[in-house]
Amino acid sequence: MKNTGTPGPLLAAHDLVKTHGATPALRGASLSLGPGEILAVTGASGSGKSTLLHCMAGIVRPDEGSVTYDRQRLDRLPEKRLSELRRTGFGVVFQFGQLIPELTALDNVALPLLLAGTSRPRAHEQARDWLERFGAHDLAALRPGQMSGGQAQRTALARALITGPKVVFADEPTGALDSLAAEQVMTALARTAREAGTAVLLVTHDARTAAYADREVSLLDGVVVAEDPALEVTP
Ligand SMILES: Nc1ncnc2c1ncn2[C@@H]1O[C@H](COP(=O)(O)OP(=O)(O)OP(=O)(O)O)[C@@H](O)[C@H]1O
Repeated sequence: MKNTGTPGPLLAAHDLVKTHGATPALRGASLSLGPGEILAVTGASGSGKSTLLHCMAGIVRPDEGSVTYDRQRLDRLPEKRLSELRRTGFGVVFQFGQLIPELTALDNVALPLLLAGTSRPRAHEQARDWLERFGAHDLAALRPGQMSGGQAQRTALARALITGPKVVFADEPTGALDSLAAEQVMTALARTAREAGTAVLLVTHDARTAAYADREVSLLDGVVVAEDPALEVTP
C-alpha cells in the first residue's frame, strides 16, 4: 500500500527469530513503538522479553527478521554505526541500575556527557538538573553503595535520559524494588519521559509497573500474542 503520510513507528521489529544455542527465544516476534510512546512488554519468565528488548536496542542481532529504527535497518548496520546510534539515540536501564560504584551519583549521571566531550562544569550542571527531575537532587554526593535500590534506579534513569535519547529501553527496572520504591521509580520515569517526548520500551513481570504504560503487549513462547494495532488487525 502507498504511504498515506501518517508517521510510521519510530522503532519496529518484524518476525524476529533468535535462538540461543539450542534454545529458541524468539519465534517470529513483531512489535512497533511510536514516537513518545510508553509500551510495556509482559510475559512469563523465559517467554523472550529480554531477548526482544536486546534485539530492538541493537545489543543483539536477530537470526531472522528485521528491526527498523527511524527508517534504518538496525539489524544490518555495521557495528561502529550501531554503537554510535546506541550512544546518541538510545538509553538503557536494567534491573540493577549498573551504576559505577566508585563514582558519585552526580558523576554517574554526568558520565555519558563527559564521554561525549562536554566540559565538566556543563555536564555537572545538566546532571544536577536530571537528578532533580527524578527527585534525586539530594543524592548527588552519594556513591551507589550508600543508596537504596530505588535511589540507585532513579539515578540510573537520570543517566539514561541525560543525552536526550529518542528511546529508553528499561528491562525490569523495578524488579529488585519494594512496591513503594517501584511506584516512585515508575512515576518519575513516566512523567519525565512524557515531558521529554522519549519513547520507552518497558519489559516487566509486574502488572503494576505495566500499568504506567500507554499500551501493553504480551509475549508467549517467543511470539507477541496480545494485539499490536500498529501491525495487525486481530479478527
Ligand atoms: N545468553 C543466553 N544463552 C542461552 N539461553 C538464553 C540466553 N538468553 C536467554 N536464553 C533463553 O532464551 C529464552 C528466553 O529468554 P529471555 O531472557 O529473553 O526471556 P524473559 O522473558 O526475559 O525471561 P525472564 O523474565 O526470566 O528474564 C529462555 O529460555 C532463556 O533461558
